[in-house]
Amino acid sequence: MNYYEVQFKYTSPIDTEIINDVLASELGEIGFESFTSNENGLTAYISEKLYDTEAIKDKITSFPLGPVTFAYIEKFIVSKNWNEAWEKNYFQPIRIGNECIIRASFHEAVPDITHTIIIDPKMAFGTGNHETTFLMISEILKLDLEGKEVLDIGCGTAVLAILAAKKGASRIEAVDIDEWAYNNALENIATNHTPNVSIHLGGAEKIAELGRFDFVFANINRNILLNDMASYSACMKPGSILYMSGFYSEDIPVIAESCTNNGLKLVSFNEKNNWVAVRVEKQ
Ligand SMILES: C[S@@+](CC[C@H](N)C(=O)[O-])C[C@H]1O[C@@H](n2cnc3c(N)ncnc32)[C@H](O)[C@@H]1O
Repeated sequence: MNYYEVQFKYTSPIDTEIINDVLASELGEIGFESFTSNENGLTAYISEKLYDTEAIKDKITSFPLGPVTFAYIEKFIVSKNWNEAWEKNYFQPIRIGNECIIRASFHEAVPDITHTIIIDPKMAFGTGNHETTFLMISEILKLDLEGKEVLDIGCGTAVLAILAAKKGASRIEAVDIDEWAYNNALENIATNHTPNVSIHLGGAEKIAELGRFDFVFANINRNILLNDMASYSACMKPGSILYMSGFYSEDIPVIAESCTNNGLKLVSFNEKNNWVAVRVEKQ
């Protein structure tokens, strides 16, 4: 899938960090899926299919904080090129204590780590560099997954599914709507020797074919989670657990309400740099 990289710059007396957070949240609503912020503004990425300049203009003109004057430039990115540059420049090993390390095959091996996950990321999201992946990994490390059935929806690189396999889950189904992610996930499960992870190309419509689960992991974004909550709930066994991430702490009330409407209860959350991961129980 090709992407647009859009660099937003602005002038405002308001703190850059606050503007970047609010802008990322607004852009998330129109399909932007990853962000890099710096003191000059925000760089945001959106798939070619969802790119809509009118929607961007609407978001800028109705921006909820003021006064802010925006300018932006766009760049079309063919996924292969982005992949190479990103791998070389940004992907550093991520270590969570001595329990887990996520690294590429070109990084040096680190001894005495309980779970080593090798991810050669290509375009797919999910290396642990992003807060949401880090939060999800931290939650999964606490779980007893021995013999459990797990769904990873929005699997990206399949990093969460691979960790579930390493922690003893007996059946792991991983689903992603993006073809690049699907192909990359297939490569990563082979590299990590986790044959009990099955990868599927698609969205929420795939879930019903896959049976029922003890644990569901969904790190996507606020709007997709809200839209697909009923499908997640429908595949959960009584007493099973859903972890969701990909949204901000201010989104918790609307996520909690959707959980309640779908027979689920949001019981706790973890936060990193205003991103959250929530734990939800099937009622
Ligand atoms: C934020 S990334 C998470 C990747 C990985 N699970 C992690 O935790 O790092 C979200 C992934 O969800 C996928 N995705 C987006 N919309 C989706 C949908 N409706 N159904 C399934 N996957 C979706 C994207 O292609 C992307 O790979």
